[in-house]
Amino acid sequence: MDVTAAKVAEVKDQTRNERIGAHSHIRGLGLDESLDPRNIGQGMVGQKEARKAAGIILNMIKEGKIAGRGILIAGQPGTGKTAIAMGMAKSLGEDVPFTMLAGSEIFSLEMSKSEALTQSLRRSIGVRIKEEAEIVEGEVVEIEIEKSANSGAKTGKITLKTTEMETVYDLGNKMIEAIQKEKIVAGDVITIDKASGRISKTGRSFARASEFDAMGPQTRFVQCPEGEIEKRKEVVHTVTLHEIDVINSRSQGFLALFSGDTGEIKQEVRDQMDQKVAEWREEGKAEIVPGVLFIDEVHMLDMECFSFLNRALESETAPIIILATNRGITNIRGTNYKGPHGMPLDLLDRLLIITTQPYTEKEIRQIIDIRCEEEDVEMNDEAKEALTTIGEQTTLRYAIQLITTSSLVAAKRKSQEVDVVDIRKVYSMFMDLKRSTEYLINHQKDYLYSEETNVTKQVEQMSLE
Ligand SMILES: Nc1ncnc2c1ncn2[C@@H]1O[C@H](COP(=O)(O)OP(=O)(O)OP(=O)(O)O)[C@@H](O)[C@H]1O
Repeated sequence: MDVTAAKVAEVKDQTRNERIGAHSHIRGLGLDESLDPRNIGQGMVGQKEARKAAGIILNMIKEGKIAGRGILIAGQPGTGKTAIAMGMAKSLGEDVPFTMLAGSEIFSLEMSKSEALTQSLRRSIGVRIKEEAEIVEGEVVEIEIEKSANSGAKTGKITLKTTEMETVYDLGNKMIEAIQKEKIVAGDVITIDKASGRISKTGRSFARASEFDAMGPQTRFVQCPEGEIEKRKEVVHTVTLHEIDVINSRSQGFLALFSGDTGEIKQEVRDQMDQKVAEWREEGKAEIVPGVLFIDEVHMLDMECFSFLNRALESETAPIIILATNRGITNIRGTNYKGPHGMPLDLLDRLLIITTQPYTEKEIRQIIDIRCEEEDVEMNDEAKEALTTIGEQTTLRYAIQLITTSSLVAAKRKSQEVDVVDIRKVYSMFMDLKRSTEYLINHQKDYLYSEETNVTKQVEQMSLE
């Protein structure tokens, strides 16, 4: 995700952006140390078996024990599949890449399906790069700068000290400019990166705290450094393989990472980068951090994509691939074959399958409580009970959608608190899936191209969750 290594680390993956979205209340999987799910924890309610299973997988990921494993979260719509994946993402360390993608996105990108999948896979593998930087660190004792009368060129010397030693360094033109630009004077504690010549001011030495000459209100006081003036310091950056590919691909360049328009990347660039990373690993300069690629609505992928994923799972540097679907036995996209979850059997056989179950009345109520808090909506108990019943009879998503809408209706009648009258109003104002379908069936003749199908049965099934 981030150039050469240092600069790239600052480019945040888009998937980590936080908004008050459908899953903003999920802060983790809500497990205790022994991986047992709390009844309610980190915004997660119920679905204990699935959360526990996700926790075990999470542990394996954290320990770096598994690469190239595939997991399928299967369950009816609105049973928290995406919520569990989000919980996993939140529980992973900051430098473990997590890429989220909907199956349909593969087809809308301006690149081939296999290129889009390859990029997503490489976005999900981190490379932790360790670098030893040579630095000079000390308190400035004296700076002497002289200007040549003939050429105007400046020469100078800087004396630095630590608690143990003192050294004089010659200054070139560039260093003199940098010192003047940073307004460095005697008494400042500074660091110079030897490779780049970059100077940074750490603060002002405590020993000079009684002098008020060069101090502004924000002056930071620091101790005079100890030990050697010249030292080696270790810096660690984590970048993804995809970022390394983009930066090193001549036709793309670093800026492509910001615009998001990375186009197709040549296989030879990837091969070269894999070789480079392998060398770094051998030299102990880098380690691989396998991350997670989450593909929601996986039934939207077609046979080519499935076979590509099948092969990708075999690669040594593959990330953990988590797939989610709400489909039963249905056509595999682009073929006349049917498969469980709309997926081919050989891929399914490689996956660990986690199933999610429909929620109980109590769990729906708890999720509604959490969402009210998240959306900053005051709602009385009677209204929450009504919303819970609606959630049971229609869908959890529909009930959640009525929270903010009902608070707007309450605000209109100048009430701070949502009451059951507001719930009743929004319930009649906005149709749920079942009522909307019933209406369509009753008014079929009035619509264009209408055909009766088995849609009523499907809607019935969804509302039963
Ligand atoms: N166990 C849970 N605890 C807290 N919130 C939940 C839980 N399960 C679901 N939710 C919330 O309910 C809503 C619907 O859940 P989610 O989108 O995860 O379902 P899904 O199984 O991915 O559905 P679909 O198959 O339609 O994609 C989301 O706002 C989600 O955050």
